Amino acid sequence: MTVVEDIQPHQWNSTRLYFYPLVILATSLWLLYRWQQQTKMYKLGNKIPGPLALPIFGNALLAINKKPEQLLSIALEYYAYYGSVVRGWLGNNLIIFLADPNDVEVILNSNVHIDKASEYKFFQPWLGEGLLISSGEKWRSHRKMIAPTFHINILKSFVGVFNQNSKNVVEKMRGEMGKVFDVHDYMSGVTVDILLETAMGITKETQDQSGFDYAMAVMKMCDIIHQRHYKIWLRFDALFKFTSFFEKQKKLLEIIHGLTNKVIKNKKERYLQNKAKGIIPPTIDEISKTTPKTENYNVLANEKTLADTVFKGYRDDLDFNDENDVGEKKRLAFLDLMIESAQNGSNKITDFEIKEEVDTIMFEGHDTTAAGSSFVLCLLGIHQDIQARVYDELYGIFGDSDRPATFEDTLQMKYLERVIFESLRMYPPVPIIARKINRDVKIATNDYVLPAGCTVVIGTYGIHRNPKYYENPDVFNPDNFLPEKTQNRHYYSYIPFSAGPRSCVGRKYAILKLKILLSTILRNYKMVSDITEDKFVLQADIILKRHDGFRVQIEPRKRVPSTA
Ligand code: HEM
Repeated sequence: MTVVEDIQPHQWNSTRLYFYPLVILATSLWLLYRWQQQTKMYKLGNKIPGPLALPIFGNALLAINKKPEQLLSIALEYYAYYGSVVRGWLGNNLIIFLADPNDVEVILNSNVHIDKASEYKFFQPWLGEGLLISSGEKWRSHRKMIAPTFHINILKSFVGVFNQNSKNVVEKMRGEMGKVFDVHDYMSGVTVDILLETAMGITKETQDQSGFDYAMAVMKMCDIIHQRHYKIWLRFDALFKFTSFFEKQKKLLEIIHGLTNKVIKNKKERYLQNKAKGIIPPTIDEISKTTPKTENYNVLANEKTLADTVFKGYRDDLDFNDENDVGEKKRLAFLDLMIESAQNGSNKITDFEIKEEVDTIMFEGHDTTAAGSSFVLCLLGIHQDIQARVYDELYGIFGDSDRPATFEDTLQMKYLERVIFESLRMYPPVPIIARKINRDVKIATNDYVLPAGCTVVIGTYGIHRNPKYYENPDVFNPDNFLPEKTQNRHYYSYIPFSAGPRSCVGRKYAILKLKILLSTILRNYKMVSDITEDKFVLQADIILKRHDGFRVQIEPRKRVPSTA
């Protein structure tokens, strides 16, 4: 006899008597809560200045017929008109744009407002729940595991790979001599190759053309995701599926995941073969033994490095890792650590989660530095006097020799470092950051309260061009990063790598790689540009790019100081 047959008719009646009213009560309470939230959102949101919003659409129609390369200048016009806090409505979603370092500090420095905005969900088919978009305990435990794989000792062991790949790209670029060409293509290729060899530990022999195809596919994917951000109809999966973008995305993901799947498979097979032979992956300490050292290595290695003055205000877990490096530690590079952790169960991570993190590091680690290095090369092509100073510094370190750079050499590239920082100021590869606000938060400007449920967009590009913090902010001037200039500047007025608990884990990796890559190129070529910065057409589609292409020319470098 079934349970249902046991229930008597009067019992059904009494169940109905309680059940339906309870459902109705719960639904009403939920609707009331939503209504209150929305009303509060409207009330608080509309206290903040912003363009007139229409019913239902809000400000969404402003995006109609706009091309990605037009959006940045529109955003800057709004900041200029409304001030450093601007409100927008996308349908009934409230979006607050912040450009004042005091307000930005409230958000980025917090351990509460660390969840990414819902706009990041468009990355999900590509990056899953990798470090960039994950939240809660998953983000915390993965960050704790991944951050130490960018420890300074690990980075030192990558110097040889940075040098070799930089030399390779110099050779590849030789064919462009005398032509105007897009240097970003070369920077994308080399940054993918470097990541594969360093973080992923894939040897040169097992790489192929797929690295370049991967980089091109990533650029196109970013364009699709960006269009989904501001075109309201593309935000709904049900509608998106019927657009041509969906099919394009599918094909691009095949290329992107094709490479990352191959990387993981290759690495895992090697791990298992080695394990069967009793070989465990070499630790970073073992690998470092083969990298060249100079006599004063230890003295310099202990020096405070990588522009502490610039980033002193927002120390993060990377600094903590570097400073608390006591005793012998078994350090593994990123993918070695992931695979070993999954195999021996020391850190709870599944194969699927490894894939999410590999996809994340591959994306964040290459596209940002490809854009960053391309902007530096274009700017030096325009500012010949600054390029001459960079070269003189390099000549002072290397003379006319062709030797590879050591880690200690990079510590002496002080002027090149300022050039990189200034370029990241004027052209931050990640031009905006967005957070979801889960609790009401009061900001410094006018004591505005940002209501729970809204999205906060931090306009790094706008902050970096604020005349209050940078004299002549539209002029490329590496001396903006002289210690005396950075000393008293607001910490949150310079945030190319974000700041606080969710800052970039690859910051030190990026600066070291940029120094070796750029110094190698500049020791071999003189950069020339026939157009000035006012002609750059900027496109802020996730990663800031030149829509007109990173056009430059190269000339052979005469290895003599500029004054000779
Ligand atoms: C010039 C180069 C780079 C710039 C300007 C840059 C900038 C940033 C920014 C602004 C964020 C915060 C993004 C957000 O909150 O939406 C970020 C996060 C991140 N970056 Fe970078 N990045 C660079 C290079 C790298 C490299 C080389 C790697 C790895 C090899 C990397 C890995 C990551 C990861 C994993 C995150 C997410 C961290 C988290 O949420 O905990 N980045 N980066």
